[in-house]
Amino acid sequence: MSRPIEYGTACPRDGPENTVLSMTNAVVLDDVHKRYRDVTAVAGLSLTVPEGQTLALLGANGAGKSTAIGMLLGVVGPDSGTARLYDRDPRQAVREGRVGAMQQEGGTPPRVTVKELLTFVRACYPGPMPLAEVAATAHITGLERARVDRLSGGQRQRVRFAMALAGDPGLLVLDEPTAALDVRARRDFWAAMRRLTDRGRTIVFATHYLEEADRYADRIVVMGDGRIVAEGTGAEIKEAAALAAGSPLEDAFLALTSKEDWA
Ligand SMILES: Nc1ncnc2c1ncn2[C@@H]1O[C@H](COP(=O)(O)OP(=O)(O)OP(=O)(O)O)[C@@H](O)[C@H]1O
Repeated sequence: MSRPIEYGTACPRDGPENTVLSMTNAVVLDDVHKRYRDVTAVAGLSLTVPEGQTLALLGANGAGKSTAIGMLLGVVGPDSGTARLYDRDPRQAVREGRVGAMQQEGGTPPRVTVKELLTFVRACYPGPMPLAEVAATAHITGLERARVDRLSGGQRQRVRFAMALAGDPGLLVLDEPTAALDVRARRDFWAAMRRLTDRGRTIVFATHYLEEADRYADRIVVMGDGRIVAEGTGAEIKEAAALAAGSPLEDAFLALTSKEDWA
């Protein structure tokens, strides 16, 4: 099965040739459901992300964010409903190199250097980002000769970000991309993201850092029990939670995600 751009996965160049795009939605999830035995992970989620938008997925642990991300990347099959990326099956969009992904459990291979790894990943794409630009964007310049398995957790996370960038994809899907990053690395990361969005890239990211969602996302989707409980800008989310505009998003998040009846 084709997977997003992570270690040990299919090479996107193996897929069909790219064709010219004319539509404007990078992501469409239409009423997707997913159950794992007796656990409902996603319960009727519909989501459209136009090209160029930065969308943040918020939700408590277990709300269904990673499952939703898995479905939009084609690595989790929905029980019902459909997922489309660029009006294609997600696996096809991944094969075509339109998508760069950082999933929560993404690994990195042992015994290779950062440069070897990125050279391999870049070779999988028809129009990869120049290596120096990947390194600069992911803030790993100077680490190219280091062995990936000897990096710190935060450095490895930046290398995984570099892998997601390597194909210069139109859509980046990032599950908790700043989880292991220190304060400076997090700031650098968001500066890089800004440059990418300025170039028209579409970004979907899940996070527990509410201030990141508030500051960097065009639109925020708050999930609870596998469904959307609120969506809009940070200000609209606060309004939905009946809070003043100056209130921290955290207050709105807690109010919205503690409701017993999401309907
Ligand atoms: N492979 C799986 N097998 C069984 N249950 C699963 C599996 N993946 C997810 N779940 C369950 O589905 C629900 C949603 O999980 P998911 O990982 O999508 O949530 P999340 O919002 O990403 O959580 P977190 O913020 O903790 O990463 C949880 O109850 C989880 O235990």
